[in-house]
Amino acid sequence: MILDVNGVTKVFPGQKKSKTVVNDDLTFSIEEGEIFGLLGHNGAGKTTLVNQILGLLTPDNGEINLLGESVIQSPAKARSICSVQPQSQVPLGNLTPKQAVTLMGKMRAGNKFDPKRVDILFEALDMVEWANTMGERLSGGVRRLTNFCMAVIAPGQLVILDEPTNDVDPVRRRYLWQVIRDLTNDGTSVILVTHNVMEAEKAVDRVAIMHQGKFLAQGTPSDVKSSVSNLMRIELLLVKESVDMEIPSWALSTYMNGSRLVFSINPATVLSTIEWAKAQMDQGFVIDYSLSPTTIEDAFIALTSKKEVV
Ligand SMILES: Nc1ncnc2c1ncn2[C@@H]1O[C@H](COP(=O)(O)OP(=O)(O)OP(=O)(O)O)[C@@H](O)[C@H]1O
Repeated sequence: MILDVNGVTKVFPGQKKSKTVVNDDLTFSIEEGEIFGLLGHNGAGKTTLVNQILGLLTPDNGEINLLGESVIQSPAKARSICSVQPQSQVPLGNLTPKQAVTLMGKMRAGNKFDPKRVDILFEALDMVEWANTMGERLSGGVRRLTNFCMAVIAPGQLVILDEPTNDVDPVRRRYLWQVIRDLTNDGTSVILVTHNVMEAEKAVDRVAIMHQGKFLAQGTPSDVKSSVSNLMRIELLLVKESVDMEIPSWALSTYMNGSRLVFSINPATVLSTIEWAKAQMDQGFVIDYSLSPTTIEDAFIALTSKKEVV
């Protein structure tokens, strides 16, 4: 086991004399080679938890062990075991991506650092064309990729990535996930901190859904989904926001967002639902529709809003 977090609680002073429990009795562990997703809305307490794992903050209660050693007692050791890509962009100034990533590799690996790894990484992420461009001239996405490279060029046993794909285009996102998978195949573990629930579902081995400082669910994405529902969902794109359309009586719960209508159904009613959706298209109410199993986004919304899956 690489990381063991047991009953971690962190309280910050709030307004006047009040206190806010930002992490509330959190317990989880991460094995070698595992990708663990930490999903939560803004302010859920994710960064506070990460800062305690890194030994930058001390828990008010609970224990954190990295490779069997207490982070509270040896915070410096924690920082040598972990590599981090923070959520905010690391300023590159006049450094080029190649210079910044090489510098980080040398700082972490010393004489063992092989500069060829930088070229291999840039090729894997298709960013060779910007390797020698000054930092301040780079786009936000390429800067984010450079920050990612700085975290993984000479990784510790635990790599913590906070929203690594923000601003990155869909093709390079795929390359980035492949680089992460290759890392974990070598035994490195990864914590992925994100709001991007759909993307996380594809990337992680296990996930925890965090809300107001608590874990509401944790397990594999399918464990988390089935803890909420085994239903199917249909999503319809309507011709306009308000359409005078009758929702079928077997729809279990509905959710409207602009011209997107989503409802859940019992898997036994799939055929009737498809017929109903086709009829709505023929009548000109619906542009398109898709059926899918409940997604982790549905589970996330259901758990964090305490509403039924939509
Ligand atoms: N040093 C501090 N003192 C008081 N309150 C704090 C402190 N740091 C964070 N908080 C509060 O703790 C709560 C959790 O913050 P945290 O940054 O851990 O959330 P987060 O899940 O990482 O959010 P985001 O996704 O927006 O980065 C927030 O309400 C924040 O205002």
